[in-house]
Amino acid sequence: MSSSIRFEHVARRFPGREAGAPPVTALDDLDLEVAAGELVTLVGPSGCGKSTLLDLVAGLSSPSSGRVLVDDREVTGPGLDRGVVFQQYALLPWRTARANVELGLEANGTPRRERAERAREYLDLVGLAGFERHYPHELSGGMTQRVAIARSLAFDPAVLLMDEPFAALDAQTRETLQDELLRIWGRTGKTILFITHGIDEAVYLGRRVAVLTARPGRVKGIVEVGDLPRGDPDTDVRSSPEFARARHRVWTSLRGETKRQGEHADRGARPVKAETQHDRTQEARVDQHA
Ligand SMILES: Nc1ncnc2c1ncn2[C@@H]1O[C@H](COP(=O)(O)OP(=O)(O)OP(=O)(O)O)[C@@H](O)[C@H]1O
Repeated sequence: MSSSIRFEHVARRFPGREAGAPPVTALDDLDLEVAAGELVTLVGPSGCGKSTLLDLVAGLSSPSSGRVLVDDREVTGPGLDRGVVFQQYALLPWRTARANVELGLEANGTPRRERAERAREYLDLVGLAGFERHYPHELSGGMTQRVAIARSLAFDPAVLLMDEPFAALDAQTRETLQDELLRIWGRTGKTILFITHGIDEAVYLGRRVAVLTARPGRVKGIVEVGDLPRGDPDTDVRSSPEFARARHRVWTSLRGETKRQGEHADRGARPVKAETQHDRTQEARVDQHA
């Protein structure tokens, strides 16, 4: 089971975070279509609204104008037809890997025996057979993220939304999990919308890469990557000319936006990222090290 996703002229505005701060337009007039069963990756400058976009599909927030449709039905709130995997491992530390995977199944009333069977099946799918009884603190970062993926897949969502799920992992683990994800995608045929900061990751995973503009985010263009021999352990796909060409097209498109964002900051506007106390503190730290 998989579903299409469609954004129609979507805008999302937020009130300023601090008293007197101007409102923020995170997304504006954004259009994007993801076909059922497609894996699309999304890249864009920092703060351009990627997470906001994912939250809208997840139903965690609503558009200020426009519509988000999953299988032609407007999203009005969260639902078990959409699974989300975040960068931070949102596992419950007091539950075993299996009990964490069972969470969504408990929520939708799946009987106990079936829950246990499905949890085992999906832990198997993500390569964690034998780790059912381990607690999160007994697992590596990569394994923990595998549990998070198994948990999202266990209730058989039609759409999997992934917000930089591998960003906190070391390079080798990240590459392994990218191949695992492609294998899982091949097996399950889910629709996957995958946000990343990594151009290589975007090109490796996505048949199409959507590049967003600097804030307010809208789709600047789509780079068609097509079928590379991904997931073949004997082929270094990332070194192939086809990969390099696609990578360069994404890089060029993205470079234009990060430059535009930089010029905006140079003209004296507040830097796009510096909107919270936390961000400003981070910036001050960067300045100190400059
Ligand atoms: N709840 C909120 N209230 C006010 N502003 C918000 C809120 N959520 C997001 N924003 C602002 O909207 C803009 C887009 O944020 P978002 O997190 O979607 O960007 P992003 O592209 O995912 O960023 P990054 O690449 O750094 O993860 C940012 O300027 C952010 O500060």
